[in-house]
Amino acid sequence: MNEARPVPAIELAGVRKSFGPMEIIRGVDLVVAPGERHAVIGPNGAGKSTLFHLISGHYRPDGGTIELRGEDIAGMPPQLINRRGLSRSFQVTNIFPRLSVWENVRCATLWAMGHKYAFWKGVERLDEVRRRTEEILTEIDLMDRADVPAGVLTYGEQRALEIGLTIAGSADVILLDEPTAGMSHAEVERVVALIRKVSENRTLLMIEHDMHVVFDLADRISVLVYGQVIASDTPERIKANAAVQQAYLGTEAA
Ligand SMILES: Nc1ncnc2c1ncn2[C@@H]1O[C@H](COP(=O)(O)OP(=O)(O)OP(=O)(O)O)[C@@H](O)[C@H]1O
Repeated sequence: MNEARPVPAIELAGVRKSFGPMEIIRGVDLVVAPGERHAVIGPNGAGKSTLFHLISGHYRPDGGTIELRGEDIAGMPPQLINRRGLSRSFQVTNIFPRLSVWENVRCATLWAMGHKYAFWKGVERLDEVRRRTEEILTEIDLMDRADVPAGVLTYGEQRALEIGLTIAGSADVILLDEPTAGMSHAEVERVVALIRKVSENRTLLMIEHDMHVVFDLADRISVLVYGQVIASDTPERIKANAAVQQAYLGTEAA
């Protein structure tokens, strides 16, 4: 008899997406277990961002199924998917540069709580927003920068704030799109530590180009090449996989 497997946090089966005549996602199967840190890697143009847009509801798939904790979410609008507990960051920043760090997180918290706590009134609600804003700023280590306009933060701090906005709505499944892109070595270290921390009690799916970060953080890695997952396994097995070497890692290392 099969052992019961926990319901995956995310499960894709046979997902397809074309833009005009170009089929970009060509039958993707992907399973992300609850609590797992899962990285999607692959060459430029493989379809990684498109895959994220499909999971988060920004694109509608042409075929296949996408489930969040066993429930079908394919084609659902992003806000509904978000309310079901999936939140994502974007490569392009979501930060309001003229608002303070505090106000940025407060906006995201208000937006998220507006739905959940619509029945709450006045002061009680504002207290809860303040408490939650403080909690997030503490989690992303930016409490001491709370009053600074977000636009003057260092690049690394802005990416940390970006992660704060992603977790503000208490989603337990988070998608991060290239969270360390364009960072200095010191900034990468800081953000990796932050990602490790925020993913301790959440499921994480991330697109990442920096192989040191991927092999350091991920419990499992899926390799997307030309719109298909050619391997999905532990970091050790991915490293040893000849097809992956040939399709991706070999050329990256060169
Ligand atoms: N909205 C769109 N309309 C038409 N083509 C698109 C659209 N979005 C993506 N593409 C094409 O789909 C392919 C995959 O793009 P995608 O951004 O998903 O790749 P990626 O793996 O995230 O690449 P990178 O690592 O460079 O960010 C590319 O050829 C891109 O030009």
